Amino acid sequence: MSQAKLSVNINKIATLRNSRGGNNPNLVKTALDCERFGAQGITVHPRPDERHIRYQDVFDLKDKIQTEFNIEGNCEEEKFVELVLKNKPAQVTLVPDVLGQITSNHGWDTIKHQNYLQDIIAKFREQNIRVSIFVDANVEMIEAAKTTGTDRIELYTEAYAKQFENNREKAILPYIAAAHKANELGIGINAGHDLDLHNLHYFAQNIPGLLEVSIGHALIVDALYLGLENTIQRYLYQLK
Ligand SMILES: CC(=O)[C@@H](O)[C@H](O)COP(=O)(O)O
Ligand SMILES: NCC(=O)COP(=O)(O)O
Repeated sequence: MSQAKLSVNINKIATLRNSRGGNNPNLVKTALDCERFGAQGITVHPRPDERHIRYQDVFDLKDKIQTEFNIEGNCEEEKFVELVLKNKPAQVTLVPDVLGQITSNHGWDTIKHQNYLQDIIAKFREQNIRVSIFVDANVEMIEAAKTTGTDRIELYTEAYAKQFENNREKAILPYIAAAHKANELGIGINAGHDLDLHNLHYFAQNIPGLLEVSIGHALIVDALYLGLENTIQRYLYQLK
């Protein structure tokens, strides 16, 4: 039985909206519908090129969302830091993306960037914003995450997802080790990237202390075939 909450990442709803230049689908309406369908949080990842989530979307969503609002992004972008401090979401997830990446593809080096992370995390926590930092399932990175002052880590799950079909027992091992270390250190555990209806249940059942999964791409693709309400219910069922 997992206790993990489902935060729906609506980046790809914004991708569809932007593709025609209008406001269809309406992002705020879709976010509220996701909550009505059972989502326990909404995640957005505004990138500097605003390819999907725009900075204005964050302001439009902030006062309408009834569940937890999680803003992901690269805190090395001053505009992102200002956006988060102005909107004070329940959680900010710090992701070390570089410009032009097609998607997020690595976690923080919490050893190399220890001092930087300590400072930026303190800036958000001073405003009572819960901080999560995106990390690979690497025990050394989890150990160094402790002294950054972060509330949570988000385990980057692409490697797990890629290996799941061929060897789930092997794929999960680094994540179990990372989770045990995080629990030992008193760091909360989130997870995300490429989780889907096939690999989510096994992950959630094997990661002790998992608090939240943020899922976007696969969930929105599934919704094209299954409908958004049915899809969200199916993802929630995988977390039971
Ligand atoms: C950090 C992460 O893995 C995802 O949250 C990210 O938001 C995906 O970004 P795209 O939707 O731009 O691929
Ligand atoms: N932090 C992961 C997230 O928000 C969504 O990632 P994905 O499901 O779109 O790969």
